[in-house]
Amino acid sequence: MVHNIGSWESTAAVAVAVAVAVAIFMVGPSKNFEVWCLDDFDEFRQAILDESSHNLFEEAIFRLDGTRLKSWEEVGEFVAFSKAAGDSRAKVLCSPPSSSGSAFVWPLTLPNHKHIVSEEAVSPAIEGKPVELESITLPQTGTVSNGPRVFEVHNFFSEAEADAIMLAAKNDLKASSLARQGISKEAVRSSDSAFLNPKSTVATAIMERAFNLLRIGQYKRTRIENVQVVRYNDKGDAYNTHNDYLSEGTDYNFNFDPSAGGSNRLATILMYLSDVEAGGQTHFPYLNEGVESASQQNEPKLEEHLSSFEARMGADSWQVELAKNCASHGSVTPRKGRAVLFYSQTPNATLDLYSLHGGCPVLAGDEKWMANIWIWNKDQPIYRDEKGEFYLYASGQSSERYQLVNGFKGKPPKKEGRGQNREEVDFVKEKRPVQKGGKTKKKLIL
Ligand SMILES: O=C(O)CCC(=O)C(=O)O
Ligand SMILES: [Fe+2]
Repeated sequence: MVHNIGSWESTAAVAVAVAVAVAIFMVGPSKNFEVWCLDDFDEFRQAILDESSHNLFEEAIFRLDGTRLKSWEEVGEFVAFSKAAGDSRAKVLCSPPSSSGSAFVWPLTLPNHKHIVSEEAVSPAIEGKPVELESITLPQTGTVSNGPRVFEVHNFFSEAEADAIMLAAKNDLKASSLARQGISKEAVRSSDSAFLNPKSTVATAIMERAFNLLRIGQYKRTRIENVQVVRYNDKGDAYNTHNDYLSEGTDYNFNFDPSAGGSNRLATILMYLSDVEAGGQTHFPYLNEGVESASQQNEPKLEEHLSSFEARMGADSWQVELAKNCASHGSVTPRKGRAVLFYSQTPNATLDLYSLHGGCPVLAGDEKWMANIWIWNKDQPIYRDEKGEFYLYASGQSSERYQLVNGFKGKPPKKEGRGQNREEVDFVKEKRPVQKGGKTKKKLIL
């Protein structure tokens, strides 16, 4: 059904729009919306009236280039402007929060269509080139319910920044540990990693850019983890398939369930800092096949590389199984300067099981260098300052009311063996005593 959008150019329509906006603020339960074409504007408006309980203009309506539309007047102006310019793409993105824990999630687009993320959204890393988002997941098959939301982020960072990041991390690399409890790390992950000082020029620029790319409001250090730089050797280092979000029960009573108003990792931005001759992909087992742009399907010596890797590692090793899965489907090829965004939560604030992914072993060439940026839908339970010291916030508090309950100062205790790294926190499930005066006393076990 095609609706006439011309009426949005008139003053009377704007008055109606304001009334609609007020009404929206007051009505029932919400639902996730993807891309809406403003040719269907009446339908769009009616659906919101029927379904939404939120003030969408808080942060949930955007032009396709990522610019926020802050009022119905702005929506009307945008439609009028697009029409006058003969632009048939007068579309908005709409992702109304369905619970207090949810956040804006970029919708998938059709193959080969790129969202140009405006300068307002992201300060361009590469002069003259806009930051663009392109779906790697095909929306037809990789919808909210049956696939991960994976995007390539074009022009997110420059090769000079990649070099600066590797240089900054080089001397701090230590054996990687896991932010999860009860998983034997040798069985799932081997690599070296380090966190960038968040106050360094390169880290600040990248972290703010990452945050802005997600369109989730004002930059907040408490909602983004320090950039983690990872180096995989060419001797079998890899990270078996996992989800980046923290599971329920991995904490000290912190609410990790965003659908119940809690906080967790919302999205990951992967930055590939080096080229890898073969292997080293990021593998998404649930990613639909068919998008070739970022996949390594055509590696000519693949079979050769795989069999020599198998000979070195042993046929029944998890690394070999992973490498085979990586090669056969659903993988993003590392390339210096490439960035990938994927979501660990759906727009409805549920943890997305389909975001499962792994770091594939290098099969040929030198080391693989990459970086992880994790962004949360709300404040994290921990916060690390530029000296690497941890701070804890009272669990379950809203972002406005969080408070530092226990600044963790000094050197944490050393652990045995490969896990000596103190760069990641092992969340420990343990009841913590409640201090008199209502403050929760917590301690990190490192
Ligand atoms: O190395 C990769 O490509 C992925 C790494 C990863 O998933 C992680 O460190 O959480
Ligand atoms: Fe991961």
